[in-house]
Amino acid sequence: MDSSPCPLDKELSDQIAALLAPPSPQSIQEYYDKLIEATKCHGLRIKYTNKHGKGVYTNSEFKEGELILKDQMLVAAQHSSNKVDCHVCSYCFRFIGSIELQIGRKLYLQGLGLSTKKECDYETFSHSSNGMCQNEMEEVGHFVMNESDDMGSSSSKNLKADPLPEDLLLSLINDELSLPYTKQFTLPPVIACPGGCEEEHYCSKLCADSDWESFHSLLCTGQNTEQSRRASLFKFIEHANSTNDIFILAAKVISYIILKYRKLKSSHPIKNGKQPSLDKTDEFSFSLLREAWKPISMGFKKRWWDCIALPNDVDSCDEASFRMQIRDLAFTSLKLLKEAIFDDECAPLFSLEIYGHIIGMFELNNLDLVVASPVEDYFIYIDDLPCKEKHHAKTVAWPFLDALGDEYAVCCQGTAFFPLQSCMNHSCCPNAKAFKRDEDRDGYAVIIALRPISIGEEITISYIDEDLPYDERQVQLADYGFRCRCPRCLREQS
Ligand SMILES: C[S@@+](CC[C@H](N)C(=O)[O-])C[C@H]1O[C@@H](n2cnc3c(N)ncnc32)[C@H](O)[C@@H]1O
Repeated sequence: MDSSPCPLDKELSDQIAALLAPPSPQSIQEYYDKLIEATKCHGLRIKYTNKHGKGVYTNSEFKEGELILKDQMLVAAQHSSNKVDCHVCSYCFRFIGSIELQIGRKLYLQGLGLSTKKECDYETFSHSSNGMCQNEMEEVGHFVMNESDDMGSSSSKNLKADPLPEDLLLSLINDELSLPYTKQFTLPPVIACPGGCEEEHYCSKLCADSDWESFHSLLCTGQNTEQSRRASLFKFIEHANSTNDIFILAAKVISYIILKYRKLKSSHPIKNGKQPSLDKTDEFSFSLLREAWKPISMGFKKRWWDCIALPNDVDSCDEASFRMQIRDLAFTSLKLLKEAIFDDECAPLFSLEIYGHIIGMFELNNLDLVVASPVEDYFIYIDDLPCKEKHHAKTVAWPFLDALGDEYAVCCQGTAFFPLQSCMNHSCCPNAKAFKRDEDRDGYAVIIALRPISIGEEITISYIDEDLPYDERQVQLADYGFRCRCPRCLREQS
């Protein structure tokens, strides 16, 4: 591949190499011991081995079906294409407002022509789903419509009724019209973004403040942001939404590191009575940047354009030009982000090399973010009411179900990097899996034991559909850069 088009890659090559150097086994151990202590996951520990790098091991026994881990994301984003369907907290991804708001807002936005796309932009240049899945809704007893489940609405026949009048939808949104039995499904109130943007909403002041301090204060397009920065941010977001919304996640990571760097710097005692130099080559400043970067340094990563799977429709003789296209796309996005939030003291973060590695880290580690919809629960509840109550409730609620059609139950979808779950290695005969239970109504990753697990065993999950035959499994795992040699694969290889 040609040499990098980004001047910072050359100019700051030493600092970039220092940031991308693999952490020592000792610093890995210290970092994860602290993280496990802070998150109180005492049944687990992270161990580094020469065989597969980091892995998650047990300190206690787990029974079949038992919860092994609830992991809070380091960074996550809802897919832009999902934002019409689901109004969720931008920090913890709980549904917010009310059932009326969820239904009214979705139908109103659809009426404005904002479509509900099934395929998300995110997949434009990505693995089939770019990440392991945790959305096995059918298995947790969620309602899946089929003919025998006919609730007497046109939605069960994959039809959508005529649009409802706009003023009716506005009365739902504005809390002037209540649907029957929605009190059983109260949701947290909608809290506005402290910077005044229309994009982000929260379930609590705590989530609003946490998001502001960790990510959003640099990425907010609200009135409080200076005009030229706002314009640049809009350009960056527009580019991400029209190409690949993984760039939004990368921007969140960069914002997180800059904000953490500034916090470290302001809390650091003044050395010898004077502030450390602001020079970007200054060793002290760089040591703080390395500290801020630490959580990202722990994630397994390669450059995005080197590790992205070649799509089926790209011929292998076009592979080099495909990878070059991906690199150019990332560079366009990076230039737009740089216009918006560049910080001279954190300049290495704006090199293409670092940007490519951050996105590559998502490619190899991310888990799908999935949160089930309370709107689905609501309609199931009505359908399960005794005959008399049901008749009355359906008269009011069913026109909305008809208008929603078969998209009435769309869940919140996005992608997230989880610090502990991302240390789990793959097996085609795993002992655990990512699995959202009925009570898991936020963006945490949930890992459940598939069978009894004894002390000292490694926790493994499957990155792919493990029901596939041997050869197909190996093809899919090649996208993650390895050939599986788990006991099942060793048995099945011919
Ligand atoms: C999500 S990370 C898992 C944690 C990783 N071991 C680390 O050190 O950060 C995924 C990467 O781990 C490695 N890996 C996971 N499972 C493996 C396996 N069964 N055999 C070989 N390598 C594996 C591959 O390099 C893969 O791309």
